Amino acid sequence: MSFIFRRLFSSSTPATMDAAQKKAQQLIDENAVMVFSKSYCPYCNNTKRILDGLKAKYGLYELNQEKDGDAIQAALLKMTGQRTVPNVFIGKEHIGGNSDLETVVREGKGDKSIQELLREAGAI
Ligand SMILES: N[C@@H](CCC(=O)N[C@@H](CS)C(=O)NCC(=O)O)C(=O)O
Repeated sequence: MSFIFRRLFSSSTPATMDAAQKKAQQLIDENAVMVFSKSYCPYCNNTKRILDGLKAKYGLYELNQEKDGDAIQAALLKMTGQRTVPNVFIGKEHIGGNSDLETVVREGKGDKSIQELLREAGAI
């Protein structure tokens, strides 16, 4: 019985995972920059500060404030191999966490500066 209960209501049933993965991908696709965050997380706050400083528009999903937050976090792990927040995407491309964003700000990515990446994505 408890197995059935867990199966039906856990945040990691195949159906919930599938829905979470679809939703995460939709958020990534629809936002020039997408940040999956937790509202109390200092690394997330730093990422928001960086993006605000660059005047970039970004979508924000606070995982700790959403019912499906755990499922979305699990889906992101499956999609990117990253479990921590912030989990940042620019132009649908996975950037990584706050320290990865800081590296891109400092050094660019490939042959592009952060401003070029943000401009191409339509975030500035
Ligand atoms: N090196 C990572 C550190 C991120 C990190 O440790 N985030 C914490 C929250 S402040 C986290 O995701 N903990 C696991 C969790 O909340 O599930 C970065 O720069 O983004």
